[in-house]
Amino acid sequence: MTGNEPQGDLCIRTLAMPADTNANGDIFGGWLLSQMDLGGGVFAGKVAKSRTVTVAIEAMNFRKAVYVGDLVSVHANLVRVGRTSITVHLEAWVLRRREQQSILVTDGNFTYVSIDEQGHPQPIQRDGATIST
Ligand SMILES: CCCCCCCCCCCCCCCC(=O)SCCNC(=O)CCNC(=O)[C@H](O)C(C)(C)COP(=O)(O)OP(=O)(O)OC[C@H]1O[C@@H](n2cnc3c(N)ncnc32)[C@H](O)[C@@H]1OP(=O)(O)O
Repeated sequence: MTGNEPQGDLCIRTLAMPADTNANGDIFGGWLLSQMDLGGGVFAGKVAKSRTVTVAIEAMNFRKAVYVGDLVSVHANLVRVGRTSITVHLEAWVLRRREQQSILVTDGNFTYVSIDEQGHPQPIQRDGATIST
């Protein structure tokens, strides 16, 4: 996936603000990770049509720094639908002020589990049919 421009569903877009910085004055990696998690959660919730929780984050890459004023967009591509879980490849891209080209800053695979009201895993339904692997 990681090409020259963003691909997949745009699931969140926000502006990096001074409150999101680390001790170096750049954007804190944890903030970026949380934006990706939120975006992936929205995407997984749409696929599962239920509440979901994050169970794992894998293959996370922090490729470039993010700066205050960068416009951050999180894009999602479906990797796998299991019995109760959904794995999503998430990429965060930024558009910097006075630049025309988006830059890939982070990417990783996030896995979400569809849960019921009690917080227990539940099978994912799609188009009325239970998805199985
Ligand atoms: C119309 C709709 C619009 C929607 C609009 C939505 C808007 C709203 C957006 C909100 C966006 C919030 C995004 C932030 C979301 C949090 O921040 S969630 C908070 C952080 N996460 C947690 O607190 C989860 C804590 N963990 C747990 O509760 C339990 O471990 C879980 C996740 C329920 C799983 O329970 P369990 O008994 O361990 O389940 P188990 O049967 O062993 O495994 C379940 C599945 O997970 C998989 N799994 C388990 N561990 C792993 C692992 N380490 N790696 C990979 N897969 C794993 C299993 O393989 C299995 O998959 P399937 O084969 O069934 O597909």
